Amino acid sequence: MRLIKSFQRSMFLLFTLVVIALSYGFYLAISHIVVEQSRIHHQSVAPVFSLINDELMYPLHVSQTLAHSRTLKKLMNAKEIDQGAMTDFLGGLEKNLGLSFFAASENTLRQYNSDGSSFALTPGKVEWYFNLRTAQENFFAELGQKEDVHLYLDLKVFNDNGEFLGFVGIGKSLRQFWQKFTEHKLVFGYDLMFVNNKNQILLSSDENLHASATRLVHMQELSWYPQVEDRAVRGESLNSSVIHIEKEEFLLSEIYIDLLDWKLYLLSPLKSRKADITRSFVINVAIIFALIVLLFICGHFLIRYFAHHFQHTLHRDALTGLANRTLIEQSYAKIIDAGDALSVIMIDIDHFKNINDSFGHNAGDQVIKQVSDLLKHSVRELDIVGRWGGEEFILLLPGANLSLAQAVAERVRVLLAAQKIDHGDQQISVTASFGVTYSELDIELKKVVAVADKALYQAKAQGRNKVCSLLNFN
Ligand SMILES: Nc1nc2c(ncn2[C@@H]2O[C@H](COP(=O)(O)OP(=O)(O)OP(=O)(O)O)[C@@H](O)[C@H]2O)c(=O)[nH]1
Repeated sequence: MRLIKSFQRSMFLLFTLVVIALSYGFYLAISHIVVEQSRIHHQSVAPVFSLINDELMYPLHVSQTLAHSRTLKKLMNAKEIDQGAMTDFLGGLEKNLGLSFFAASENTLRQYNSDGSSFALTPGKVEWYFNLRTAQENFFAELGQKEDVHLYLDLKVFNDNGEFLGFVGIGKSLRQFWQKFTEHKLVFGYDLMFVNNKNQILLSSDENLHASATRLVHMQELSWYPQVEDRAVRGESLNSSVIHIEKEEFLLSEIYIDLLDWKLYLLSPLKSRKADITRSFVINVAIIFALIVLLFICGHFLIRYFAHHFQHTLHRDALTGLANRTLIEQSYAKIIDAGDALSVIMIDIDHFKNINDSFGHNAGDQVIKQVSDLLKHSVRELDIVGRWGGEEFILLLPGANLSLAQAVAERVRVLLAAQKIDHGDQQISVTASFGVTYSELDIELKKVVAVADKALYQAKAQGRNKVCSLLNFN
């Protein structure tokens, strides 16, 4: 009963372990996939912020600082600009900051560049200056210069009286941007598009979309734009839209650049992302599978262990460890099924009640154990030794004829009678009576036992410590 309970407890424990392991496995798998997803997303988006910062925000902040520089304001406030001083100032900045600067003066209508060059701001020739000076805004990010297109960050400069002195800013060749974007695309695998508030693509990693002096691509011109047009028209963010370009899926991410009023679109091919996530999924499923297999192996061994111990305990007498009636009956059936003849010996300890009464119940148990040990060691491997009940034992001797069985019974009787059983400082003498029978027919065990019992009764009747045999089954 205790074993059944501990088996049930172990099964429950195993079941709980499997459930916990599976739940934990699934939790881990999902966590890994989420982490992997987030990592891929983070890896693709985080570097773009540093790119925006390095390539756009840094020049922009430098220009903003420059527009408020006292030295510059002083130089630009003069009616006649000291070109040497201006070149020194702008050239010094270029040398230190690695950017190309310019100052366009309202007083002299001339543009001074950090490389030392300068040119006149002639109406009709240098259109940007005359277009922007009248505009309301103080900051512009525009493409310009025909031969080698540049992105210009133009900031208005005012003197302390609020009078317009001209523009200062930075000009950066688009080639420089393209080179950076190409490097970025090579590492992170997605395309970049910087789009102004007129939906014009100013900067892009895709060379088909590169701006030139004669051409600026509009978002509307893109083959996939109709797929997101509705959202764009409604003014909704295009972030996380999945679009198809030539049967391939791409994820569109949108980042708004407040200071420039631009949007940056990232176009990531989903194929590689899917491959990454699938790999992570496969690894996690494999781990869970291995875990389940491991648990099943443990469970299998646990069940085998308990089944073995169960069988042993179910079919064994608790006090002596000898075969109990069930096992004796099964063993008898096996012998008969194999077509073997056998001898059966019934053994009953003499005056056992007296032993219990004289020495106590524990001493009685000890005697039973000692007799069972003697029986076990007095027969062959293939013989069956069982406890039939109380102080009564049975021996099944397959293939043994009556005379051999009588000899065995006699040997055991003599050995038992000769041995003294120690109980504390006392010694207990034990004898037993033996009833032997032999059968070579397919007869029920209880009938065979009844005949052996009859022989045993005769041994008792003849004064005990005797071996009697009987063959009559009628
Ligand atoms: N200590 C102990 N006593 C048991 C056990 N099984 C049965 N007995 C006792 O064995 C005694 C058997 O007594 P009886 O059937 O009168 O037989 P006996 O005293 O051996 O007399 P004979 O068989 O006629 O020689 C009873 O008192 C039972 O209570 C056991 O497992 N342990």
